[in-house]
Amino acid sequence: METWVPVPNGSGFGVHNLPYGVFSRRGELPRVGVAIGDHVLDLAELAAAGLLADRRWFASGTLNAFMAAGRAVWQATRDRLTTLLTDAAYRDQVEPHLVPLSDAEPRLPFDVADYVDFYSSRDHAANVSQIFRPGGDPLPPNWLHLPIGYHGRAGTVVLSGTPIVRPCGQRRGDDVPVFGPTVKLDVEAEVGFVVGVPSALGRPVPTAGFRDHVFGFVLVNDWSARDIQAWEYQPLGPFLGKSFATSISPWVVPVAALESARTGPPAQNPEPLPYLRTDEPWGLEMTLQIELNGHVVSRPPFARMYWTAPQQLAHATVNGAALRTGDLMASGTVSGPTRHERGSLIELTWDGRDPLVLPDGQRRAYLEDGDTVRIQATAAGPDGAPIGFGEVTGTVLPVIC
Ligand SMILES: O=C(O)/C=C/C(=O)CC(=O)CC(=O)O
Ligand SMILES: [Ca+2]
Ligand SMILES: [Mg+2]
Repeated sequence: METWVPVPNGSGFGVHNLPYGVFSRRGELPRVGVAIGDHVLDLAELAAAGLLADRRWFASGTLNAFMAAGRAVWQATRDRLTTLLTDAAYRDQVEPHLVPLSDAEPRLPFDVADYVDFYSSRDHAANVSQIFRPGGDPLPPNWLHLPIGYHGRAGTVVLSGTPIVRPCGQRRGDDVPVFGPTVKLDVEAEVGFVVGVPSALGRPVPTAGFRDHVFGFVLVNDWSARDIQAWEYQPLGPFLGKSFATSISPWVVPVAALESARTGPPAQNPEPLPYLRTDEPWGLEMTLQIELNGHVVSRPPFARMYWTAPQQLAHATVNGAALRTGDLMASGTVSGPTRHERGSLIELTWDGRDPLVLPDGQRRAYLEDGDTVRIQATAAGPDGAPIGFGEVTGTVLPVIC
């Protein structure tokens, strides 16, 4: 399957991907688009020109209406876009609606309803347990029985590129707590899924319902202030140490684009309860990459995640909690077994005891003001074609408390 749109070699935005986003051009209202190569296809214009069956979804500053429309609409739209972008007979009609990515200002792609963050990498959980609770068990006693998660703050989920102001808060002191800017500002490289179709209160969504409810995946950076977190988190979990900002990538990769990336997750032992069992493998062959000030510091492997997205969805609703369009559920920090596969600085530097030395000689335990973090990811597509997730970036700004 080839597209007539010029797609640069190695681009993750080939015709097998077709991720959705919201963008605006100077002086124009935001609208929905699909990334292809170095361009974004303006779906609002395409629909207005009569080239898409339905005009309702795309002249909008958010993907929410389209995400709520459901799987049949998602699939029909994807099929139609594939035809328009691969059949040269449509080129003259479609080409005028391609906007260079450099002229398209990305917007937050959807209105975030609730934000949940899981803790599903066994390597990450074991590392953080050792650092936060030395001498304790490598995993909490519930960890192998359920995907642990916490509810985060939907209102502070921000678009990639949004500057991150260093948060202030309390941290442990010698006699009394200290108040001031965090001295342990960290990142967490994660992959999140977003709910399209809501569910009814009191009706759990089974693992097999994943494709009916979930629209797609984004990259997530769950910024974390480790000193604030360590002082506040027991017994109710993270609060202000993580709620100041969570960044997401602009492009939502559809579930349908990830079929070739699906792979068997690690064996689950003990066998999970029936509501957490899946008929299909939902690990994803996908590698993340973390850059600090332009230097690659880690390549976390997503295929090692112990709990998969359908299990997370089923767990989050097993008590009857309803889903809403725009619910964002993040995987938890993605880490692998070796140092260069760890998804956070607390692990990469072992809480600062073993700082990173960047190729330019700079040393980092945690983030300093002015530092820029960039997370990217690529999943396996059909015939080896890369399925790109774009990037999620952020630069740290100073604060005076
Ligand atoms: O084990 C802890 O006390 C803390 C763990 C985390 O900070 C990780 C978290 O936010 C969930 C995740 O990203 O895996
Ligand atoms: Ca996290
Ligand atoms: Mg966060």
